[in-house]
Amino acid sequence: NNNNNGTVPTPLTNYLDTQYFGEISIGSPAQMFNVVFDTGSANLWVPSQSCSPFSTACFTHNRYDASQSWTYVENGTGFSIQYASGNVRGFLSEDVVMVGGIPVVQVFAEATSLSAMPFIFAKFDGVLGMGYPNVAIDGITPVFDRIMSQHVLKEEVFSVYYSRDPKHSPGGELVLGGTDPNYYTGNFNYMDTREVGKWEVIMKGVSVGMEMMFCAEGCTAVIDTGSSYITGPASSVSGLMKTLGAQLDESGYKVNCDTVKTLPSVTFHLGGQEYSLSQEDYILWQSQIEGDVCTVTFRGLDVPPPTGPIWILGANFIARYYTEFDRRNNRIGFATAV
Ligand SMILES: COCCCC[C@@](O)(c1ccccc1-c1ccccc1)[C@@H]1CCCN(C(=O)[C@H]2C[C@@H](N)[C@@H](O)C2)C1
Repeated sequence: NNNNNGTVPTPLTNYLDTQYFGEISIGSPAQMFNVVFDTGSANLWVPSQSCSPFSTACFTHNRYDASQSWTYVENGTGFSIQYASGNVRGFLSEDVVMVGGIPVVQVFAEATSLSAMPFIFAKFDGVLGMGYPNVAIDGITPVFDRIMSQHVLKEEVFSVYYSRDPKHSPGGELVLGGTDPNYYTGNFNYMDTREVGKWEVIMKGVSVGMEMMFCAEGCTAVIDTGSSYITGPASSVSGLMKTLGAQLDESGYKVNCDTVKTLPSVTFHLGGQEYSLSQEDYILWQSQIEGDVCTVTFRGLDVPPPTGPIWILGANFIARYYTEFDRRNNRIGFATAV
């Protein structure tokens, strides 16, 4: 819907509080795809009609068929992207991409091979990177940059709301060009990005309860809409988990659900403000047949220097703090989500 106030909303789906994605179309006539809007990367890819029959993850998702689109332009340059876990390989194509009703002629990747892990668990088809151009593979101009150059947005910002329980509707909302006051209260607190070109800020510490326990000398925090959890250096996270009495098993850190209400808040010191997560923000409570399972939504992840060591604040942080990504001023704003 091209409402004329220069802000464009896209409703998001929330799958189990761990996967948030929204619908875009590619091609003429429109071929629909669900994509994660990911501030931690800057390329658009979707599965390709020509993906290999051995790629199970490709076959269980919507696939782009260039032969059915009269606005398709061939490119053919190779493409590959590596995530913390999982990789995607394919080739570049160009076609009309519609995001929130805004059309852009976009170079994107047709994925011909998707690693089974983790993409067989993906409820979405592809990824639409909302990062800066300098992190885009093959030097491709990202979608949001193509939209900004059309001068249709009220402000050169985008904002993200992630709901906290899957039954809530909508599961979330991406706004291009502004913010949605329906999903936050109070004022925004802004902080400059650590360097122009990455959606990351300088963090001044991580406290557990009242005690500053990590990052006391300062560290980097990536604000990442494409991450399900919060990650930190493995040694810090294991120290944090010990404080919480959490045990690591094959699918993450678990606590006894009976102890959840006694757990301390975890506070992130960003831009002169303290952003606390209480136990209901960072515990994923799943009622299963063999009893309730309480997972702590923090993961250890050691990112090698020079990028790391870093903390990544993902969906469970954004669900508590409505986030505005400001490309005009290279800053990030947080407000309390409703
Ligand atoms: C909020 O919604 C998040 C979507 C889920 C992300 C994710 O949990 C996932 C789960 C199941 C299937 C696929 C993917 C997934 C995999 C790759 C890209 C996008 C989604 C990712 C699992 C691997 C680690 N991780 C990232 O590196 C992420 C980090 C991020 N910046 C991306 O670039 C890759 C998160």
